[in-house]
Amino acid sequence: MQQCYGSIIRRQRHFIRCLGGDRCNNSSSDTLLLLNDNTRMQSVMSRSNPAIEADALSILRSISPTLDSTKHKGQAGKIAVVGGCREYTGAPYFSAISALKIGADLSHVICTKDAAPVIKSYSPELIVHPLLEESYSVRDEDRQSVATVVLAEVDKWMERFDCLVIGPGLGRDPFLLDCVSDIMKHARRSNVPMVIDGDGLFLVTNRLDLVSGYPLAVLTPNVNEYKRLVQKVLNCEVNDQDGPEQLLSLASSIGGVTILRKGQSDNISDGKEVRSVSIFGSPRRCGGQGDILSGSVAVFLAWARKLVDKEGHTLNPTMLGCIAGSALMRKAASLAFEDKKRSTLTTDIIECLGRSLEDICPVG
Ligand SMILES: NC(=O)C1=CN([C@@H]2O[C@H](COP(=O)(O)OP(=O)(O)OC[C@H]3O[C@@H](n4cnc5c(N)ncnc54)[C@H](OP(=O)(O)O)[C@@H]3O)[C@@H](O)[C@H]2O)[C@@H](O)CC1
Ligand SMILES: Nc1ncnc2c1ncn2[C@@H]1O[C@H](COP(=O)(O)OP(=O)(O)OP(=O)(O)O)[C@@H](O)[C@H]1O
Ligand SMILES: [Mg+2]
Repeated sequence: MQQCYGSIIRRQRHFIRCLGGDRCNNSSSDTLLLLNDNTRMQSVMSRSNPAIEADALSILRSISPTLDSTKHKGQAGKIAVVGGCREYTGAPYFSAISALKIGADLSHVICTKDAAPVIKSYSPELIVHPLLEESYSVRDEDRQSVATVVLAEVDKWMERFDCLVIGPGLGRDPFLLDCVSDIMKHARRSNVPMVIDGDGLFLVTNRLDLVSGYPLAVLTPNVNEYKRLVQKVLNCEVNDQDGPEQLLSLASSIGGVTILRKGQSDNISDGKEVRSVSIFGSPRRCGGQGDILSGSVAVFLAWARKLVDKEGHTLNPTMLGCIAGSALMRKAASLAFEDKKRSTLTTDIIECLGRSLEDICPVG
C-alpha cells in the first residue's frame, strides 16, 4: 500500500513539474493529499490556481434562513426553471426538485407542451407550466401570436419569482430560443436574478446583450460552454495557466455578470473578485450534476439577496449564491458516492442534498 501511495505521489510531483510547479515556493498549495476514513487516497490537484479558496461553509451557514413558525409559504424562495423540451425532461426536473430539497417553498418549471406531462409525472411537488413551443408545432403565420401569449403567461408570474434558472434541457430550437430571449428581457426589467446554464448558455453566447451589464445574471458554464464563451467574448482560447485572471476578465467583459466555471475546482468571479470552491466532490461524472448546481445556486442567491445587508458580507449576493451552491452540490455528491460508488446517479445526489445541508447548517 505504502509503495502504491509512493508511486502516486511521484506521479503527482512529475505532473506538478510539468505544470511549472517547481517554480512555486509552496508546493503544498499545488497538491493537497487527503487520507479519508478508509485511508483511501484522493488527490485534488489544481492548475497553478491562485484563486482564493472561499470560506464556503461559513457563507452557506450565514445565508441559510432560520426556520420558524412566523414564516409564510413563499418566504424561503420561489424559483422557476425555464427548460424542458421534447428531447430533455430530466434536466429541468433535476434543477427544480433540487431547489425544493434545499429549502425553497415553491418550484416552477416553464417548459414545452410536450415535455410538461412527462415532468409532472416525475413529481407532484413541481408546478409545471406547458407554455413553450418548438418550431415544428407552430405554423409560420402563428409565430407572433404564440410568442405574445407565451410572454403574457410568464409575465403573470414574473414578479413573484425570486430567481429564474434559464436553460436546463431547453434545447436549441430557434423559435423557442426567441421566446426565451423575450422572457429574459422581462425578467431583467423586473430585476429578477437569472442563473443561466446548459442551452441557456448557448443562447446567451450568441446574444450577449441579454445579460451584458446585468449584475443579477449568473452564468454556470461547464468545460465546453466556458470554451465557447471565451472564444466569443475574449476572442482567444482558454488559458489554464492564467485561469482565474481570464475568468475575471471574461466576467468583467460581459459587464460584471457572475460566472461560475465548473470543473475539478469551481472558480467564481463577478469581474472584481475570484474565489474557488475545491471541497471534495465525487469522481463520478454522471450527467445532471450541473442541473442540480443550477437549482442550488438559484436558491442560495435568492436567500443571499434577502440577508446580505444584515450579515454585512463584502461579496455580492451572486458570488455568495454560487459559493454556497457549489459547496453543497459537491458535499452531496461526495456523500452519495460514499454510499453508491460507481452506481451513483444524479437522483442519488439529490437525495443527499438535505443531509448535506443539515450537516453544515443544522436546523436548530
Ligand atoms: N437527463 C437530462 O435530461 C440531461 C440533460 N442535459 C441537457 O443536455 C443539453 C446539452 O448539455 P450537455 O451538457 O450535454 O452539452 P455539452 O456541454 O455541449 O456537452 C456535450 C458533450 O461535450 C463533451 N464534454 C462535456 N463535458 C466535458 C468535459 N469536462 N471535458 C471534455 N468533454 C466534455 C462530451 O462529449 P463526448 O465526451 O461524448 O465527446 C459531452 O457529451 C442541455 O440542455 C442540458 O441541460 C444535461 O444537463 C445532462 C442531463
Ligand atoms: N473533475 C471534477 N471533480 C470534481 N467535481 C467536478 C468535476 N467536474 C465537475 N465537477 C462538479 O460537478 C458539478 C457539475 O459540473 P459539470 O461540469 O459536470 O456540469 P455539466 O456538464 O453542466 O453537467 P450536466 O450533465 O448537468 O449538464 C459542479 O458542481 C462541479 O463542481
Ligand atoms: Mg450542463
